[in-house]
Amino acid sequence: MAQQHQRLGCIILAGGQGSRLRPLTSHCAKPAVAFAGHYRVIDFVLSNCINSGCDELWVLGQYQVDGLHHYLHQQWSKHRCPADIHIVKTRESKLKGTAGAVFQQLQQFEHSQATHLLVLSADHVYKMDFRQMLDFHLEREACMTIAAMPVPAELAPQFGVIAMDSQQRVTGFYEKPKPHQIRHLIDNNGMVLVSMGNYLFNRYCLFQSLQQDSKKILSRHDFGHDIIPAMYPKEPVYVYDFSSNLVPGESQHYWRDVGTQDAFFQAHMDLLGPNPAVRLHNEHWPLFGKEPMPPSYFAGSDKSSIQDSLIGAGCELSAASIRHSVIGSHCRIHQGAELEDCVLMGQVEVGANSKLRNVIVTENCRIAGHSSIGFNPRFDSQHYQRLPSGLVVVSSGQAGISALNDLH
Ligand SMILES: Nc1ncnc2c1ncn2[C@@H]1O[C@H](COP(=O)(O)OP(=O)(O)O[C@H]2O[C@H](CO)[C@@H](O)[C@H](O)[C@H]2O)[C@@H](O)[C@H]1O
Repeated sequence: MAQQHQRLGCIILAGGQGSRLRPLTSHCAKPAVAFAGHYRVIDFVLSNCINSGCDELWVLGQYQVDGLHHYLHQQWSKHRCPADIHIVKTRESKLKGTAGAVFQQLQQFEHSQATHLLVLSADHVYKMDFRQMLDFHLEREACMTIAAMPVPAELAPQFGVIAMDSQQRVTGFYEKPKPHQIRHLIDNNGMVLVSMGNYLFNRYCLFQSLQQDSKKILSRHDFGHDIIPAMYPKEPVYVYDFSSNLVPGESQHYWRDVGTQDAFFQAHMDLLGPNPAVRLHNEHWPLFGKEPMPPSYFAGSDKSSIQDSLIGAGCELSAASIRHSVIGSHCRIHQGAELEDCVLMGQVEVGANSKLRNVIVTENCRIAGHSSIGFNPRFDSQHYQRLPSGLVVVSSGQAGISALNDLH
């Protein structure tokens, strides 16, 4: 079937509360959390949609939706965004799950001209050309196609695990399975195939399955728990192999759900190094973010040193030592401060002679001079949030940490 007759609409699920990311999500929705200094997490999926030539876009928000709305309205204004973008607030209702959220908006989608609808999560860091997924879907005459990739079997309980036949047609689906349920699906490398939470539907198939699901009393109204298991035994549901997707200018396939603090931190570390797994600069597949900001200033001193790091716009750094870190925009780092393996999320001030290692600092924090964070597990656990992985998360209101707004 020729793709020129098809119109692609994208429904972006941006309503998760992000409780596993707190305190990063205390004041904003998970998709609006700052990422890599200059961006918000939702910029990845939106950039993929724009670069893939999607015709219409709906963002379904629920939690802290005003901030998300403000960001999208300001930064994704019409001249930047060739597709029509609609921001919709889903209501608290009996139909709580992801499928319930889409079902609530069916009337909006009925007015659209889209022949195919993508349902996408807003909190994943990746680059993907959805037109190639549509080609695959059309070739197989699928009703639904699920994007998938292999992950180590021990991570399977966080995902929907897929069984498929030699034609890539789905033959089994286990949402957040117990280990014994998927033992037979572990390959020789100890991997299982999991859903990335990106689904492509024929318009009619999506509408029909959501309508049927809405009438089921015992349904959780969730794509993974209910829609896929009900659909694959009756309809042609196929698996799209993410590793077959070729994004111009990219040589690696990277995808990460940044729904936990450890995953969020690791995704930042993956931005660093001579050949990073995630590249922010790719003119062939641009990542759109905020409008340009003023340049950063590095005060002259032979004691300054910056290695393997990304420094956001509008920062002021004086005689500080920064190694393997991501510094968000408008940060001030004072004389003698030393940072290693850190993520400063934006508008952070680090006082003179402070030492930070393996730390996320949330937006708008001021760290007092001579602080030492990330070196003494007992002290860190008493004063900050310290995760089992050793990562320390610092937010305003903790000992020695004030909000910048309180000072000005
Ligand atoms: N009411 C609502 N309104 C709008 N948006 C909402 C919403 N509730 C949740 N969302 C958003 O929907 C997306 C999916 O969220 P879920 O938390 O339900 O799925 P999860 O990520 O656990 O698993 C899913 O994604 C993983 C991959 O990460 C798959 O393996 C698995 O099968 C699949 O269920 C997220 O972007 C979330 O923010």
